[in-house]
Amino acid sequence: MLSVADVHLSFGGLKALQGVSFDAAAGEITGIIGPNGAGKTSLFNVISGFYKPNQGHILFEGKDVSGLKPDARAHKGMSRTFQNIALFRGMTVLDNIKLGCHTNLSANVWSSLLYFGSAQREELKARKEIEEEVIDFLEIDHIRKAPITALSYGLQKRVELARALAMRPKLLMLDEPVAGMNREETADMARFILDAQARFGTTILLVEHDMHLVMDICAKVVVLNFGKQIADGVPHEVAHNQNVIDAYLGQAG
Ligand SMILES: Nc1ncnc2c1ncn2[C@@H]1O[C@H](COP(=O)(O)OP(=O)(O)OP(=O)(O)O)[C@@H](O)[C@H]1O
Repeated sequence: MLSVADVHLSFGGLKALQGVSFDAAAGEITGIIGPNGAGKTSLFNVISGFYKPNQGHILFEGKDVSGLKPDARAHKGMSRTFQNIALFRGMTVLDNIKLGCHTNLSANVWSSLLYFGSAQREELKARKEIEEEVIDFLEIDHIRKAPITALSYGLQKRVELARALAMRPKLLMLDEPVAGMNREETADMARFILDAQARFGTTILLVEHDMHLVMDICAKVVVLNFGKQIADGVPHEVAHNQNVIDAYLGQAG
């Protein structure tokens, strides 16, 4: 589904990514972990097209998407959330979700303006169905008219997931979906991520510091440290890998 092939990225003299290569299998959850500053968010930015790598390629469904801008990748089915919530704060929950649907269903604003008559009605109906399905799925019906600013942090993260799912992504990239959440919110989010995978067959890429969550829900884990890929494999293998243990101990000390 997704192949990251020998990706290198530098910021001036700082090598943020040095030869990262892995595959994320269709329908599976792949975790990306590593100590602070390891390069996880930079890698997400390269995969989603916000950063251009100095070297290497991103293949999505067998095609090289390295030359595509973020919105073109989104239209191909690659959708992401951000470490710091990136919702439109002045708008309601429903309006934010509608924006996700828009990305999914029409190529751009101009093409949607060209719709008329039945084509437009079809599109509006399809959008409405997706909106309602996502709202129902994420159990946010009671807050659909609430402005984002009125919501708790945990609920804002859930709405961000709703907006990403409204794009009907084939690949969903979640950047620290449970950061700052309490235990109950974390457990809810874990359930929603697993349900999204099961119900929509979504392939998921997860950057997360919460090691319990990663070990619980990922089929495969890729570990970065100082921009280098130091391990990848099933969670149990990775957790016992000496390089990984050393990297995390190094961070603690
Ligand atoms: N836009 C940028 N300009 C310059 N340096 C950057 C930029 N973005 C990231 N870096 C640097 O690249 C390295 C990797 O950062 P990145 O944010 O990708 O790590 P991370 O693993 O996501 O960290 P964290 O877990 O703390 O979020 C760090 O040394 C960081 O300071």
